[in-house]
Amino acid sequence: MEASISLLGSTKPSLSSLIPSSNVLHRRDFPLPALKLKKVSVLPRILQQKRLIRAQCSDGFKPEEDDGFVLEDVPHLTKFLPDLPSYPNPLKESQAYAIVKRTFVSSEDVVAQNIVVQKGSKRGVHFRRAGPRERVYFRSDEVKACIVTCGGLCPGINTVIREIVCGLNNMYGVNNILGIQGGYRGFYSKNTMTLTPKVVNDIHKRGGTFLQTSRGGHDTVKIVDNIQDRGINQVYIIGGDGTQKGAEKIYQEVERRGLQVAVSGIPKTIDNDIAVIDKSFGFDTAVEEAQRAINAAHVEVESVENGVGIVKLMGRYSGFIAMIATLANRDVDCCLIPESPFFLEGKGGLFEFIEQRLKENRHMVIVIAEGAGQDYVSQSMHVSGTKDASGNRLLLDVGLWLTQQIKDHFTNVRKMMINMKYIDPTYMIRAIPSNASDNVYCTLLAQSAVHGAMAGYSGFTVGPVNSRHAYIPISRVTEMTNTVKLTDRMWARLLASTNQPSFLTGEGALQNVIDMETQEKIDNMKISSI
Ligand SMILES: Nc1ncnc2c1ncn2[C@@H]1O[C@H](COP(=O)(O)OP(=O)(O)O)[C@@H](O)[C@H]1O
Ligand SMILES: O=P(O)(O)OC[C@H]1O[C@](O)(COP(=O)(O)O)[C@@H](O)[C@@H]1O
Ligand SMILES: [Mg+2]
Repeated sequence: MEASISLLGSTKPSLSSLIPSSNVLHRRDFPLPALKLKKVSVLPRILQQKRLIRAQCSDGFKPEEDDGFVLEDVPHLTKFLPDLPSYPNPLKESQAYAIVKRTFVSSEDVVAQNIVVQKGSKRGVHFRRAGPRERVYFRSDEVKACIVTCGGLCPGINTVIREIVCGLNNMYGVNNILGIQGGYRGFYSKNTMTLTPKVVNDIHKRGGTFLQTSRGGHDTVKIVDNIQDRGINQVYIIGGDGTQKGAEKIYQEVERRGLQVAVSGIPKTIDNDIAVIDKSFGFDTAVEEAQRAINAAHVEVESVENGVGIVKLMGRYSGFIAMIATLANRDVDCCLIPESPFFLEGKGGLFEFIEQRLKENRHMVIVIAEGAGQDYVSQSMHVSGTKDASGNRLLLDVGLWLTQQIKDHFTNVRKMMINMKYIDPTYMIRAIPSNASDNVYCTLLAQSAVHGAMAGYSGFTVGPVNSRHAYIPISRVTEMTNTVKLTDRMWARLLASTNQPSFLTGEGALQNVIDMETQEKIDNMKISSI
């Protein structure tokens, strides 16, 4: 079978050659189940091979000839511990799964990264489908798990903590679970707490993180020493892009030391800036909460003469919250995000647009992401940015700055009376408990992480790819930041909805066009500076 597949291998460069990952598997490396063959001996050789490849596999997986299929696989503990024993999955006996048609995810089940395809296009990149596996690589009574939360807050963190604890306990009978307090530094500078289903029972109803969090303090060697000293063999790490980079380093050190430790990352970010996954948990909750601030701004400015409301929302490098909150609301006249440079003065600028909207409606609402216009602000305030303990750029208050600029322009230059209302709900939108749909999403993430760790995968992140939960190599989610693509349809939909200027034409636009062209370079610089 192997030989036939290689014979049909394409001579064209495969997609995998473009992907800098050591875990990329080609079709020929991907273990296929035995094929059932019928009467092929009389066919010409090439037809025989095609028939062979297209034959129906025992579990329904239909391999085709080399069609550009790439599996970006996650590491498995047997990669460096080849003799690790495995056991039947205890879920076999589980009441919960008793009548489920297919309790276990087949090793052949994969999730496609790209589901919009053309006839004849290559199949492209796939990830392993998340879920329970037939064999596990830990005996329940041997598991010593720990959970840590790092970085900024986000609605739903407590739900993920709760469901990891309950998932380990209810599905796999694990009783030994530790909470690492205060982020990465908690591994080596704080005591742990014991987590049981009882302890975490109602934490999903609260915002924040039950385990506390921090920025900075990642010391790989100290952390892995501590994991080793405590006999921890499953590590669940909840956090954003910075945290996932730290998780990858922990995994690499674990592998270097040859430890039987499953490292599982659960992506968390209010900014939705993590690549590959559809959306990060808590994002919908935050967008919903942002509506309250936008509505308040609208009520305020509608009730006065020439009211201009500004609402500042989170989004350091990515304007997703501002964009989706604007699209959802309909009372927003203009949305400003980090990815789309804007300018104030002259034709096509923000001042001109504000004046036009005030003439038409006598009020307007601007939503601005905190990371928008930062270069503008630092230039005019003559201050250069500093960084937080994790190396993230500390932002200047663009909302306050913009409020002042608009006030000055209309009062001093245009001699118009305007009523400014500035609302800054930034922390309010991330400090709340998650809504119903985010709670369900968090539950799925937690259970997928538990199944993956029990199955012996390590150095992986879980998350939905085209709505199907998948195991993604950690390095794959950290190599790029997810940003709003101005060339995609969603931003065009927003522009069509608000009818705001795109800031790509007019007197101040030249720089913006250049900025767009260099956006990719800038994004890369941002990534390497974190
Ligand atoms: N490149 C990195 N390598 C290792 N650890 C990192 C890296 N970047 C950030 N971290 C650690 O991850 C944790 C959270 O990072 P931070 O950027 O603050 O939040 P987030 O993970 O939400 O993006 C911090 O403890 C920080 O030290
Ligand atoms: O909590 P801090 O340190 O004030 O950070 C605020 C920043 O955290 C964020 O919520 C993002 O945090 P993460 O990088 O941890 O996901 C940004 O939107 C915001 O700029
Ligand atoms: Mg981050």
